[in-house]
Amino acid sequence: MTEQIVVVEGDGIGAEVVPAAVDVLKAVGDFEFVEADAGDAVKAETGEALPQETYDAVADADATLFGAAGETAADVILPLREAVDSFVNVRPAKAYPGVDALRPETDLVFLRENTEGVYSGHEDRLSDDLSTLTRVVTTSASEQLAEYACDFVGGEGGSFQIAHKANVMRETDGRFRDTIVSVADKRGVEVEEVLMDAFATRVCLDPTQFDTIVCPNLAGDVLSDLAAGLVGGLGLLPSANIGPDNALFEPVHGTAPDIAGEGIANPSATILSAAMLLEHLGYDDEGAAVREAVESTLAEGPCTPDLGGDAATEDVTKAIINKLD
Ligand SMILES: NC(=O)C1=CN([C@@H]2O[C@H](COP(=O)(O)OP(=O)(O)OC[C@H]3O[C@@H](n4cnc5c(N)ncnc54)[C@H](O)[C@@H]3O)[C@@H](O)[C@H]2O)C=CC1
Ligand SMILES: CC(C)CC(=O)C(=O)O
Repeated sequence: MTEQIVVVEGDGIGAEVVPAAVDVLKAVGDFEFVEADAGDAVKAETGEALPQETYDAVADADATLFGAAGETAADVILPLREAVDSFVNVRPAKAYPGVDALRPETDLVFLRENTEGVYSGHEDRLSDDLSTLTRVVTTSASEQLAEYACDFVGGEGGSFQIAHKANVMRETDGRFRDTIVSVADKRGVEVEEVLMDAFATRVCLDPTQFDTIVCPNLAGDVLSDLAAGLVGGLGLLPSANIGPDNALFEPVHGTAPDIAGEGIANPSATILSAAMLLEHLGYDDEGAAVREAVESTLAEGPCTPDLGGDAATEDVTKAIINKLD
């Protein structure tokens, strides 16, 4: 069976890094690619940022590769995460040999709750002076994340950290923390609790104190971007939005309007997202080969300007594909 991969480039550098990752996928497998539109440009043309056909295509696909959306990002990526019933956003943040990093010893994976918290969409303007946001935390979503986290660290005998702020948000982060600790306890997995503000300082000073960090939605978004700063920038961080039967893969970065259209975006984050997609579909050898090709290209060059080089997106992509031949 040929798997169907939906490809949504989106806006800005999405249109540069996603084709690069598709070329890499074509080099290692035989997939059916279905292109779908979303983002600012589609909204300008049609009035809606996320056409129903795109939502349906993503919901029905074997997997999706997404780039980034601009001002409409929340109208696009949040519903698409729901389209794949994603309960976790897996965000590895790793320093690579050859890349100038603030903390070269960094090797972390953030497991971010993916549909709740303050990204639940329940925001209201109640008066000229008052706006509110409802923070949603359910036991069921926290349990799903906790079970995934326990599996991720190898089950009984494993360990992970949880970054929360249950000392202030006693009900919502309290429920999140209590549920995760309770599931981990039943599974024989050790949990170290860290207040998320303290985590931000500690991870900068010594990232080796942490390995797998379970976070509420917004905290996972912010702390993984912080970790990008430790390893050499947003051009390096991939992610996987995992659901029970479907998944969507995307770089952590956005549309990078400051460099969009110049052909110099770092494709590594999106190509590493494609490696996660391959592994998700069961192509473990191909996923590992792509990851190794990216790693050795980062070590040997060429590299894009964000990493101090002068290569184009296309040059880096070609170098990665050459290593796969
Ligand atoms: N998932 C999504 O679709 C996301 C969309 N956005 C959207 O993207 C737009 C820009 O947001 P920003 O805050 O500027 O974040 P951004 O991630 O687009 O850019 C931040 C900085 O990182 C650099 N950068 C990011 N990816 C890079 C890459 N692959 N290669 C080289 N440099 C890279 C950019 O040049 C910029 O200096 C906004 O409209 C925002 O809403 C932001 C984050 C996620
Ligand atoms: C709505 C998104 C743009 C927020 C974000 O940066 C993310 O969730 O990855």
